[in-house]
Amino acid sequence: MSHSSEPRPMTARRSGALRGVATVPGDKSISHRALILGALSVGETRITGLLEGQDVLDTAKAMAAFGAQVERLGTGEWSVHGVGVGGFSEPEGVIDCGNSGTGVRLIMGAMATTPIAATFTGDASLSRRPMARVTDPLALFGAQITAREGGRLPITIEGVADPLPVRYRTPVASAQIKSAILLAGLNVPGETVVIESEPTRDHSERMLAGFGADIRTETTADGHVITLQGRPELRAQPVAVPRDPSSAAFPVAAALIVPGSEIRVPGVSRNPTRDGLYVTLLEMGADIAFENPREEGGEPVADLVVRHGPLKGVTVPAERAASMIDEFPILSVIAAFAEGVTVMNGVAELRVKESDRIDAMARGLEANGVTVAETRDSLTVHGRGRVPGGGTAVTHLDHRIAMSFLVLGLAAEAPVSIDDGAPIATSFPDFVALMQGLGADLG
Ligand SMILES: O=C(O)C1=C[C@@H](OP(=O)(O)O)[C@@H](O)[C@H](O)C1
Ligand SMILES: C=C(OP(=O)(O)O)C(=O)O
Repeated sequence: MSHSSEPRPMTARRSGALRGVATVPGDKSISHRALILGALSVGETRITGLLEGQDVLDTAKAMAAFGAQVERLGTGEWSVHGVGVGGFSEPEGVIDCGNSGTGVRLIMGAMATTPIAATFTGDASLSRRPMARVTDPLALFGAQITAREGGRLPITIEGVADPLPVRYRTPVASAQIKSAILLAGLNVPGETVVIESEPTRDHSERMLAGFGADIRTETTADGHVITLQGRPELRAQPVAVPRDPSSAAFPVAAALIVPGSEIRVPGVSRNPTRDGLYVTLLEMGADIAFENPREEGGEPVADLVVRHGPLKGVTVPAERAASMIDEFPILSVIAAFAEGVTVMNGVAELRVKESDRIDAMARGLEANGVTVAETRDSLTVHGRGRVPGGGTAVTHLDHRIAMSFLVLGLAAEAPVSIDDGAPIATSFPDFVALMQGLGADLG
């Protein structure tokens, strides 16, 4: 579904201490992968804790269009009867991935080595995002690609019947590129190899191993080398989706900046490839405890206890960027309430997300009285411990920009507005209710 809904202007106001339990939704990355691997397996995959955000619902619909039997059994509880590796059938209509980069890029990979054709579209935001980073390696397998100018959607892929194995070094740190290649490699005889200079989120590797694929990762002088043996029989598995650290970041940030707050956020994934924000917050002096560390659904998780307190500016090294790539918008809000300068390095990829997130955050922070500086691949925020507020941020169909500015408004001196909160439903449909439940004044 593309975003045809009307823009929804929203406002957040200075709030009293936030208290309570913030039960955030299932991890978006893992939810997409559970549906896709379920669809490529033999047997029934039962998923619990699936994120029912629009991005993931679009992937569920796409898996049904490729021939899997996908059924919602209850809240977050889904069943997927897969068709097996190489078993996708040609979809009748266009595959509309809405706002989701993960959805479209992973699904293009998953079908490119099966001899069927499919056309992919998305909303205005997704249609601006670069796709050649995925279609170029898919062409190396032998798939035929037709894209709009600049390698943009809509894209038609004619999958290849006799694919060649591929060894590919990713040009930018991207789990979506890596995952698209690995999913394509499933239906290829021999080894598919992806080499990345910086490790990126490893949910695909973990889940492929869990479904029975032969996949190994080595750290060599050449980088991080992932090798997949093609044509495995993937066996359906139960998947318990852990809670999303990227969604948890919003109530965590709110508790850190609203005086007197103390909240608990249970069962959040602490996968080291996703943990960069939490590492950074501890360096800033944040009061966060990680209680009951345990394993759930093949991922390390913990219960977070977060308390308001003073924060100081820090420099975030470029090597950490991949492990917190979706958290820079909310980190820049937290940084505005810290004392001192926060520099975020190596963040050029933010310019090709749902919006140009460096530009969107810089303009919105300026509109609310915060001093910022940007380069092509860095963002600097001058923290003064307080934020005047009173401005309106333009969100450009970007859920994380929308949520970040609403959190800003909870501790700013004057209310903060956003032009459109509708895209929040792509990743965190219950965001407003959850935040109001903690005592936040927003809506
Ligand atoms: O693989 C994934 O699930 C994701 C990878 C990241 O994108 P890139 O691979 O483009 O960095 C991230 O920004 C996105 O939200 C989810
Ligand atoms: C970048 C994001 O998602 P995607 O690339 O899947 O659209 C995100 O959720 O912040």
